[in-house]
Amino acid sequence: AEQGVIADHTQVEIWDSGVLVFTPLTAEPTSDIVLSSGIHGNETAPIELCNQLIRAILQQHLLLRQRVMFIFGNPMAMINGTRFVTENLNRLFNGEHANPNVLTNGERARAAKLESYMQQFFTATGRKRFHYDLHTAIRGSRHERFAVCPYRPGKPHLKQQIAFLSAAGIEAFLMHHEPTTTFSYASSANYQAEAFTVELGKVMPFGQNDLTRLAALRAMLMALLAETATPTPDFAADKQVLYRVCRSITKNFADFAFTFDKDLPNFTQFAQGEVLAHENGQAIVAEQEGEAIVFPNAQIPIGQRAALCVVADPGIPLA
Ligand SMILES: O=C(O)CCC(=O)N[C@@H](CCC(=O)O)C(=O)O
Ligand SMILES: [Zn+2]
Repeated sequence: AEQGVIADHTQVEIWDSGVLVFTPLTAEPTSDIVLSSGIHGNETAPIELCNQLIRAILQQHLLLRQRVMFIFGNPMAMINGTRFVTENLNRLFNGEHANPNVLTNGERARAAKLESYMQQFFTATGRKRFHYDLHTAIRGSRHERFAVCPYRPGKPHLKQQIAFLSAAGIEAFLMHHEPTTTFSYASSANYQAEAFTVELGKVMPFGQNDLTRLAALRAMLMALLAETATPTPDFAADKQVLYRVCRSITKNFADFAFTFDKDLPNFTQFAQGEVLAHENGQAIVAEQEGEAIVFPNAQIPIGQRAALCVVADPGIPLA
């Protein structure tokens, strides 16, 4: 761990490999903001974007007025250029890393540490809390950039956050239907942070991302970090598409296989009754007309989520 100060106005602390905290010293911040990337090591565009933001802070092109923690989630997987080393880090939060029935490994140890850094970071009361967990998707999508909104029973999703992300170029929002063990769910559930998994295009190796496609996001994040007041773009109901997650398909048998090929984009819709996958001699079919599939992945351990099924729902209540 190390710390220092940039020109008397910003404190810099390194809490661990890939965990950096910047605190403005000239004014009392009103927000604590977490920007995480590299939770999956091969999802490089968000890592490059966060690197640009850190460089701008260090070179004093971006003068912080809010406190921010950057997390590069899985450094060993980033070096390997792989989604993970032993296990998917984004299935180990909300305490799952400590499951006594599973042997520990590098990802489980890292998830425990990241949870403790979140706890240390989100200590102040009376400040707003934000967590944007930045990813890219394995396959192409009918909505190039979209956000997963964690399940929040009894609390409506906020127009203000949807408007912020929409101004940042996010085209679609998936409202989750149940608790999960993802990073964004854990910060929403445990720290009441406005938290999202944000998907920013398709996975590419380092150096091959077109970061101009993330210019709007960069501009909104810079405003969030540098302005005294949280940016509040106007909400326009017709600017984004809202989806309700209607179910999660779990892989229960080793022979689980989808019927469509690996290039079928996320958000492709199916007709009711159309066969989506097979396992153990059984067909898994679309339960309703227009059901669309997101994050299909058969190459996962038994018992994990193989896909989310979503339906467009403009009537989702927002506050
Ligand atoms: O494209 C894919 O199949 C996966 C992209 C990705 O890493 N997505 C996240 C979503 C997390 C969430 O549901 O909030 C993940 O699968 O971990
Ligand atoms: Zn990811």
